[in-house]
Amino acid sequence: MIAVLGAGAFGTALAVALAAKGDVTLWGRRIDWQGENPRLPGVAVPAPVRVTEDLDAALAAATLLLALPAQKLGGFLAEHGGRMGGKRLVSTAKGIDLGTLRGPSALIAGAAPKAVVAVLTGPSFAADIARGLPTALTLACADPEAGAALQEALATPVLRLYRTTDVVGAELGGALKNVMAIAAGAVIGAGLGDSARAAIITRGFAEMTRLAVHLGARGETLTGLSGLGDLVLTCSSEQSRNFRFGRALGAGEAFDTGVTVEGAATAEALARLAAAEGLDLPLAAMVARLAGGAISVEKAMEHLLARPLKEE
Ligand SMILES: NC(=O)C1=CN([C@@H]2O[C@H](COP(=O)(O)OP(=O)(O)OC[C@H]3O[C@@H](n4cnc5c(N)ncnc54)[C@H](O)[C@@H]3O)[C@@H](O)[C@H]2O)C=CC1
Ligand SMILES: O=C(CO)COP(=O)(O)O
Repeated sequence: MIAVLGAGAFGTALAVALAAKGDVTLWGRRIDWQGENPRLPGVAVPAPVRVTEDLDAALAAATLLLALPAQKLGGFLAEHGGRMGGKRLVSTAKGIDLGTLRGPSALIAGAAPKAVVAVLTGPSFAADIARGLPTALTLACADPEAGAALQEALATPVLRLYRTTDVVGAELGGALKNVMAIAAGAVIGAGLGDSARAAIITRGFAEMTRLAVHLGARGETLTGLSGLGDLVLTCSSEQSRNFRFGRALGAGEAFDTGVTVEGAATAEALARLAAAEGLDLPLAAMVARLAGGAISVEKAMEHLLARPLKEE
């Protein structure tokens, strides 16, 4: 039995997709909708999805998909992780926790040491998955057998899963691409053009790889779905909340603070991580300052363009 914890856009989309294979429980702390989740408009949640506010009922499942925002995951696990030992826990969060500077897999392992820890990540908008459009994702689990079993359990005919044992690489790709998508959005919002966006994507990818490899990831993981694949999607699609947030910053427009924008807090976490590890992450540093309102897009570009010329 599978339960999805977190009834936001992505949790709901995954529950809808998995309903093609059988019963799924979708748990949310406040379910104030029926039939259609306002965070995922236009998608009817089908009958095999049991929508509930009853966490005990959801925790009866052996496989739990944790579809909470990265900055909420630590608090949730501190409260409930003690009841999740021995389960298969799969995080979909794309971010780095600002309080601990840890990724979702380390947060889970800390709170539920006996659990099998996995990460589901890669290029996929909730609306696309929920509509049954073809999607390819990365399922990362350090234990190859457990990873293969999860791959079987979670794949559907249109949700194609590739597996890896590189959990750190997979989760960092998902976290870091959100930061670069804010930068790409800012460039577009400020009217700096598609060539500048391509520069952000390419140099952003170099920055993502540098940090991830430094933290123990395999370089080739970053060239896969969870790294380059998701970076390209998020930096080039209007569907992305991170891109739209960046575009609003670049255009000097307001942005709805109720929308989940993982890249803003993660940029700040990266700035702290870079300082602690002695790493040069210029784009992440600029996004942290931009998102924090400490610098304008014009000044950020000035700083980036004034950096010493170097080898690619
Ligand atoms: N929306 C998308 O297309 C995709 C999202 N993701 C990732 O999935 C994660 C979740 O994102 P979305 O579902 O899109 O966000 P969302 O903003 O649509 O939903 C977040 C949900 O988490 C719930 N929540 C927050 N704190 C909670 C807590 N302490 N306890 C219980 N529930 C809590 C909120 O009530 C809300 O229902 C993020 O890390 C995101 O990057 C990954 C792939 C695609
Ligand atoms: O992770 C995503 C696509 O893979 C969703 O991106 P946003 O959170 O920017 O909407």
